Amino acid sequence: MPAKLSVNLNAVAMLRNRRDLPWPSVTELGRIALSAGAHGLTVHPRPDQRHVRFSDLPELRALIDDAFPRAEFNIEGYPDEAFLALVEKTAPEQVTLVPDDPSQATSDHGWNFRAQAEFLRPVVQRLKRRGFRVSLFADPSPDGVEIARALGADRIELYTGPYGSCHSDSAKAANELEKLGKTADVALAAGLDVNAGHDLTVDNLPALARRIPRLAEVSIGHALTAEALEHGMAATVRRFLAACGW
Ligand SMILES: CC(=O)[C@@H](O)[C@H](O)COP(=O)(O)O
Ligand SMILES: NCC(=O)COP(=O)(O)O
Repeated sequence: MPAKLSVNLNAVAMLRNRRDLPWPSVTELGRIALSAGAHGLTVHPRPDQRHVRFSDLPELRALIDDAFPRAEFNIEGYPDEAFLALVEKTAPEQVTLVPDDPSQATSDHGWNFRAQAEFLRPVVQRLKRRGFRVSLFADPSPDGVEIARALGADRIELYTGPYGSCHSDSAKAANELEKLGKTADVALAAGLDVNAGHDLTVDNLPALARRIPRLAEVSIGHALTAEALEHGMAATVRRFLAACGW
C-alpha cells in the first residue's frame, strides 16, 4: 500500500498568525486537504504558539470527528508536561515525539535513543496507556533505532531534512536516501512501522517511496503549502480582478 499523506498545517498557521485576522483558516485548509483525499492532518504545537495555536487543536479534532472519521490526527512535539496535557485533551490517533528545543526554528534532528531512553520510556508508556499510536522522530542512522521498539513505540518518523536539502545535488541525495533506507530496514526488522517527514516535495517523494516501499505515512507542510500558493495564485488573482470590476 502506498504511504499515507498527512498534511502539516503549521505553515498555514504561521501565515494566519501574521495578522489578528482569522485567515487563512487552519481548519478550513484542513477541510480542503482532507476533502482532496489527504489521509490525515499534522500539527506541531510549540510552546510559544508561533505556528499552530493550542486553540486550533479542538477545532481540528472536531473537523475530523464530524466530517472525516477515517482520517487521522497526528500531533508532533517535545513531550513537556504542557504538550502531554494538550495531547491527552485532544486525543489524536498518533503522537510523534520530537526532541525540539523551544528556540529551534524548526525540527532538525531525531532522538538519541541510547542517551534519552530513560526520559522517553515513561512518556511512551503514558501515551500508549491512553491508546495513542506513538512515533519517535529519528535521525537517518540505523544506530540504536531498535531501542525505539524496546521503549514501546509503534513507529519511528525518519527525519528527511538532510535528504530534502539535496535538491540540486543528485549524488548527495542518493547518499542521504540510502541512509534513510538502511534506517528503515533496521526499524522494520525490529517491528517498527516507518513514517517520514521534513522538507519532502513532489520531486523527492517518489525515490523515497521506491527505496522504502513499506513507508506508512509522510507528513508534509512547507513544500505542500508553497505549492498550494503557487498553483492557487492564478485563480485567486482572477477573483480579485473580478472584485475590482475587471
Ligand atoms: C517534526 C518535523 O519534522 C517538523 O517538520 C515539524 O513538524 C515541522 O514543523 P514546522 O513547519 O513548524 O517547522
Ligand atoms: N513531520 C514532518 C512534517 O510534518 C512536515 O514538515 P515540512 O514538510 O513542513 O518540512
